[in-house]
Amino acid sequence: MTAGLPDLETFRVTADHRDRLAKSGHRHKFDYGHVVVGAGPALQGGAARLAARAALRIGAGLVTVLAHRDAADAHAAQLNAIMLQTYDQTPRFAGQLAVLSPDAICVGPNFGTSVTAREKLNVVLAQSVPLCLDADAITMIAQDRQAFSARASDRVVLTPHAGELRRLIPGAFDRTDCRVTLARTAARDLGCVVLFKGPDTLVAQPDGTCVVVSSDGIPHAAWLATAGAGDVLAGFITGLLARGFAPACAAALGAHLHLQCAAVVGPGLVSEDLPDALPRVLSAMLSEP
Ligand SMILES: NC(=O)C1=CN([C@@H]2O[C@H](COP(=O)(O)OP(=O)(O)OC[C@H]3O[C@@H](n4cnc5c(N)ncnc54)[C@H](OP(=O)(O)O)[C@@H]3O)[C@@H](O)[C@H]2O)[C@@H](O)CC1
Ligand SMILES: Nc1ncnc2c1ncn2[C@@H]1O[C@H](COP(=O)(O)OP(=O)(O)O)[C@@H](O)[C@H]1O
Repeated sequence: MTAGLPDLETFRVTADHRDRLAKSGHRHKFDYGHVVVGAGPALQGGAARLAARAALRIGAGLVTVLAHRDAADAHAAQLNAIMLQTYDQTPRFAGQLAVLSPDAICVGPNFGTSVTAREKLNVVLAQSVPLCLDADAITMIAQDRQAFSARASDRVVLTPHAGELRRLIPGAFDRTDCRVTLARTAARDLGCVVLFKGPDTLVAQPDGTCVVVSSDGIPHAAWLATAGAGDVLAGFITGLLARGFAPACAAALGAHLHLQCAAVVGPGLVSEDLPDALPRVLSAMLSEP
């Protein structure tokens, strides 16, 4: 139980989390899962690349950015270990996704909210693999919430900040300002896992279960208030989903590691630093008895 947040468990890393984060033995990259990050318009691909790098750093075996051909040059100039796949027309997005056969998909960071973005989101929602839906994907879902709820399940993680959560459940914000109630309401109404971002990050499930990942006592956590930090979190979560962590666990563990990365980087942190701080964070965590 957390002071000031009754009826709420605080997330704690367990030996099982550590065992499952470690890489060992004779397994190869395909055993660690393939993440696909859907990218948005040309020249606006930075957020998708941040998510992709985060997914790779957290241990997904392969990560592919799936982008329109118009955006290919900008991505290719900045990606190395991360793979790039393109499509030339929106209807071919589905085919390329099928070829890639991902284990988890991230969509939202600077994805856009155009008609074609909506068509691609619908293709993603029809996939049977775990999904992390952030940013523009949440904005589009808010515009047609009932259609989403009908297709959602607890294999889907939504990662709204307060502005995005208000779009999803505007009526609830009129009734309460209790963040726990808001997170639980969203998870119940939308039928999926909801990670409500903030200094105290809440992870709620449709059955009412809710854990807090608190930044209390984490040095420099406030430096996460910087553009792109949420895109990195979406990548961490998607990488953990591809590695087989259950959605609510992937969300909470991803938020915990995000805070630990902020503590390692410290003042001056920009979002690019977060994935690159993971080796130190994971080394410390995995060497704990
Ligand atoms: N490097 C890149 O390419 C980056 C690209 N990015 C991409 O930009 C796109 C737009 O995303 P976005 O989140 O910046 O804007 P939007 O959806 O309009 O919501 C903002 C409104 O919500 C409200 N608000 C309330 N609480 C809030 C909170 N805690 N954090 C933030 N806002 C909060 C706030 O209202 P206020 O509280 O100020 O009244 C404000 O008016 C999206 O695709 C994203 O991926 C970014 O990720 C940055 C790095
Ligand atoms: N003051 C803070 N203390 C702890 N975490 C914070 C703080 N401000 C922001 N964060 C975290 O940083 C991330 C910001 O995400 P978001 O608002 O979506 O940014 P962006 O859209 O720029 O990527 C979230 O994970 C949030 O929990």
